This record gives sequence, C-alpha cells and structure tokens, in this order.
Amino acid sequence: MEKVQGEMEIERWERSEEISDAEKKVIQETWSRVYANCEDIGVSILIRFFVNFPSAKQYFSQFKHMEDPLEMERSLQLRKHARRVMGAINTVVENLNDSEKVSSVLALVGKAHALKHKVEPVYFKKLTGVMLEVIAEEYANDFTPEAHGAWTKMRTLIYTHVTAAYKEVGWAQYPTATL
Ligand code: HEM
Repeated sequence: MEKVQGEMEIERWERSEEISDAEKKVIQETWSRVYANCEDIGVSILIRFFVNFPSAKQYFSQFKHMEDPLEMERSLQLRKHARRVMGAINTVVENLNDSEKVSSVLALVGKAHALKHKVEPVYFKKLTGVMLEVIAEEYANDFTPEAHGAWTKMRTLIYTHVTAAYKEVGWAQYPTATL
C-alpha cells in the first residue's frame, strides 16, 4: 500500500535519528527523576513557555490575558495542561521500546491539537525546547552531554510524530519536521 507523506517522514527520521538502547536508558533515568516532581516541573515548563512565547496563551480561554507568572501558577487550566503534557510524555518515555505505542500516543496528541485546539504546530517545537531547557537547569548534575544528546533526539521524536499527524489531517501550512 502506498505510504502517506507523514509515514515516510517518520521512517526517514527513524533511520537518521534512531535512539540507541543506551540513550533510551539515559532518557528513562533522567525522566524518572523529573517525573517524581511531575507537578512542579510541568508547571515550571509551561510558565516559562508562556512567558517566553506569550502568543501561545491565545489557545487557553482561562489565562490568555494573564501576564503575571505568579497568577499563571495558580491557574487550574495551566496546571491541568501541565499534568496532561507530563502524562503523555511519561507514556512515550515508558514505551520507547514500543514504536507503535509511541506513534499512536503522539498521533493522538497531534490530531487533537490540530483539529480540536487548532494549535499552530510550531508551538510544539518551542515547548519541547523549553522543556529541555528547564530539565537541563533543574537536573544539571544528571544532564551530561550524553543526556543532552539523547534528549535532543527525544525532542525530535516528539516533533516528528506530532507534525506527521498534522499533515495527516490536512493542516493547511505543512510544518517541516526539522527542529
Ligand atoms: C508535547 C506537547 C504537548 C502535549 C503532550 C500535550 C498534551 C495535551 C493533552 C493530553 C491534552 C488533553 C486532551 C486533549 O484535549 O487533547 C491537551 C489539551 C490541550 N492542549 Fe496540549 N499538549 C502539548 C502541547 C500543547 C501546545 C504547544 C499547546 C498550545 C500552545 C497546547 C494547547 C492545548 C489546549 C488549548 C488544550 C485544551 C485545554 C483545555 O481544554 O483546558 N498543547 N494537551
């Protein structure tokens, strides 16, 4: 059967950006520490994301006009999204050896954000960049150059799958899969 463009892009990514077993282990180890602080880290990531990229707030009815990070921190909608983001990433990290599960979780995220929330896909690039930044700062001791390399691949994995889903549902301006 003919492959759709998204599938071809994922295959290309799988060849060029494959995460080795050692890198998967590094990702899982760092993540277990991050996830132990899931709520705090998730909220820190999202607050920094909205402070650095205020236009990203437009999609959130309850805090689109908020400027003050302390006020954002109290927003239940922000906290809920933080939990959901961290939960989805946790599922990906836990299933790094099951590429079908990884694809299906991220395809679901991509499709919902394209069709239901109408989020420009470029924000996924920005959010995953902030995520790496915050993890690297908070867990500086664990964030060796090796961990950094592994997490950069993880970021590409998320972005590639999400953008493939956007293409699959016919998002008007096709995002490029490169970071
Ligand atoms: C790795 C990145 C992300 C993950 C894993 C993620 C995950 C999720 C999940 C699991 C949900 C709830 C289920 C659903 O309605 O789809 C959700 C809702 C939502 N997401 Fe994301 N998301 C991510 C990035 C983003 C970005 C970058 C934006 C916008 C800038 C965004 C905006 C929204 C909005 C507006 C909702 C609905 C919120 C509500 O109903 O209160 N998400 N997200």
